[in-house]
Amino acid sequence: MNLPDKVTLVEVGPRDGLQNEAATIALPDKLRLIHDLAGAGHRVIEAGSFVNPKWIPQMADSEAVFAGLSRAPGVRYTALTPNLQGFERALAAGADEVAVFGAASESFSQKNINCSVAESLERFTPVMQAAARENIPVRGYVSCVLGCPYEGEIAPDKVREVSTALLDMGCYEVSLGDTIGSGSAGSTARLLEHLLSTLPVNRLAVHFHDTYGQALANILVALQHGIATIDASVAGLGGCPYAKGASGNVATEDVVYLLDGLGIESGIDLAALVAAGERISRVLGREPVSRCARALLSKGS
Ligand SMILES: CC(C)(COP(=O)([O-])OP(=O)([O-])OC[C@H]1O[C@@H](n2cnc3c(N)ncnc32)[C@H](O)[C@@H]1OP(=O)([O-])[O-])[C@@H](O)C(=O)NCCC(=O)NCCSC(=O)C[C@@](C)(O)CC(=O)[O-]
Repeated sequence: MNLPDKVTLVEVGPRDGLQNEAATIALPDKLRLIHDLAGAGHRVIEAGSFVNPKWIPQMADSEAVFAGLSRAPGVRYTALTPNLQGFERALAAGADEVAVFGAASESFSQKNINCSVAESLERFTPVMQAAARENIPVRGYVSCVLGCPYEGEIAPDKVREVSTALLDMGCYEVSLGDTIGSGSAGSTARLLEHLLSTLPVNRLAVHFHDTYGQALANILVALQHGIATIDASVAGLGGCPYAKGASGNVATEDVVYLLDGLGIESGIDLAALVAAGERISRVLGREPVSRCARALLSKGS
């Protein structure tokens, strides 16, 4: 197998993982999670989201999260920014990197960010310009790359069109989001082959949700296609507020176990990660979704 030697994990638990929680999570619990994740070896942590707090109340305290961070050396603390207003908040808060987020589905774009795909790209332009002036790297997300909760199947050409637009406007990387977790090994392979005929592999990342239990299989396919950046959420936290029924992101613990088994370096200490996942799951009053975490915890390790 032609696999990367090393993978960058983008830990999205504190943002994507928590954004959908109905009960307000106390600031110290959010900070503890982020500090635990850095302690487990994460070097990229999505710590918050500067969106309209009326839309995503759980992220309303992102300024306080950034203000409360004890920054670990070498860690990038990142945030979502849907528009210039969000970017200005992220900049003032001290985010190291931001992400704009679009979609390959018109209906999802409308529900999620209240504008069409074309309008979203227009909104991102001033964000890109301001970020370039401030020397802040910008990541791009494309949601619904393997299916949409409103439109069903999404044409790979649409994914390519939006991904290309984001890269052309200056995103250093595009994360391909299987928002509803409906992708399979086959559809992931077909999409990646389509995209990689024109887009460079080192500028693509993958972001799988595990609704249908396919996320690890899809990640293995992505690795086999040379993708070396993977988004994951500790304890499998998450779900998208605008994708009814979508379960959490793939659990970081499960991804690390997969990578360890393949001899691919991730820099993550699995035991410390499991402890981080267990702690935040206790705060949320449930068990970690990660099968790997449950297995290790049941052994008492
Ligand atoms: C994008 C907007 C803001 C447009 O929302 P809008 O209503 O169209 O915005 P607007 O420009 O018309 O402004 C309306 C109001 O929002 C305020 N506003 C406007 N922007 C901001 C801002 N940045 N921060 C704070 N406030 C803001 C603005 O100030 C104004 O306030 P008012 O005058 O009514 O009091 C809105 O739709 C929104 O916040 N959406 C949030 C969507 C979201 O966070 N979704 C979840 C993240 S995406 C995701 O999870 C998928 C991903 C990335 O993980 C990958 C995957 O799995 O697919």
